[in-house]
Amino acid sequence: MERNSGIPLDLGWVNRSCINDQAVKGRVQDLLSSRTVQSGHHLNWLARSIQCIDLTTLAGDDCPSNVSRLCSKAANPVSNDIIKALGIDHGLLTTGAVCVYPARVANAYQGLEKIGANIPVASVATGFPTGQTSLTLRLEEIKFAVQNGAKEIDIVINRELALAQKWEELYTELLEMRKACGESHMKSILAVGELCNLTNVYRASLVAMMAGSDFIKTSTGKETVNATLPIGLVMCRAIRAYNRKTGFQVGFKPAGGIRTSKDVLQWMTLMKEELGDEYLTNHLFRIGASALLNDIERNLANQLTGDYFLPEEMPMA
Ligand SMILES: O=C[C@H](O)COP(=O)(O)O
Repeated sequence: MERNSGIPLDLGWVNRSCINDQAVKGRVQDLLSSRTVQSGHHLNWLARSIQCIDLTTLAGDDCPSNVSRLCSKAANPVSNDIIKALGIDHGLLTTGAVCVYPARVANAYQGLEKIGANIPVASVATGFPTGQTSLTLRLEEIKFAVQNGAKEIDIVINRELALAQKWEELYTELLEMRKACGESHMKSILAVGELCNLTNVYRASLVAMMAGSDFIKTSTGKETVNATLPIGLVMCRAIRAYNRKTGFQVGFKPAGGIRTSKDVLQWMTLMKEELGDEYLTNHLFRIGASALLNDIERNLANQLTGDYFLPEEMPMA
């Protein structure tokens, strides 16, 4: 798949884009009420969702040992019994990536290498979660993460520029970040909960894609409002419009507060209905989550065995 190389900033397109909040709400209600996953397909969808998870730890007390455990979990996300019951070959079901702070990238890279897991390391960067530092430092942080082995960089956009509609400045910053990422893929976090309204979310999505983002991502998980379906719908529509105009397919990553199997099935339904089946694979769809896998594993175990398990009965609980 050809990488999004970006396009010159189309300010006219950005400024004339407006979102009708009521129409967004209506579409989400329609999706939730009439487009649910049939129960016979739950197992398949949940197994597939695991491959789309960016298994994340972003805590102040992260250290080599918990990152190493995270890597093992990413490589072996569910028990062998479940793998066998699903009929999947051992080692084929892994998460989409492991996502950590820049200072932990080397630990994650080495941890995955040690267990022979071919899973990319994603690093947050650019003063995550707020981005409140100089552009020079933000760019340096990207380079540091790339040098340490990160194949994906989750940058945060400068919210001040988006809120003030300074789209040219935002575009220029993002171009520099994309350059600093080099071959590593850039996922641009919009921090939608701080963008004030859905029109800003749409406009920021367009600018991020025009500057060459490989993915657009909703949130850091640290804002008060994180990934919601109406916001996701608006970002998906921006991805669709950008694809129609440029031919580039940009990925989508909802993140923040996604905790349950039910949440995941709703997000996957949104992907399928708005962007098509291709957006149910980890090349174009990721879910940023620190505490979701356990619930998926419990659900799979329940559906395969008929038994209910407590969260603490799952390996990483
Ligand atoms: O990018 C990933 C998010 O930080 C994860 O948020 P979460 O801890 O609410 O799952």
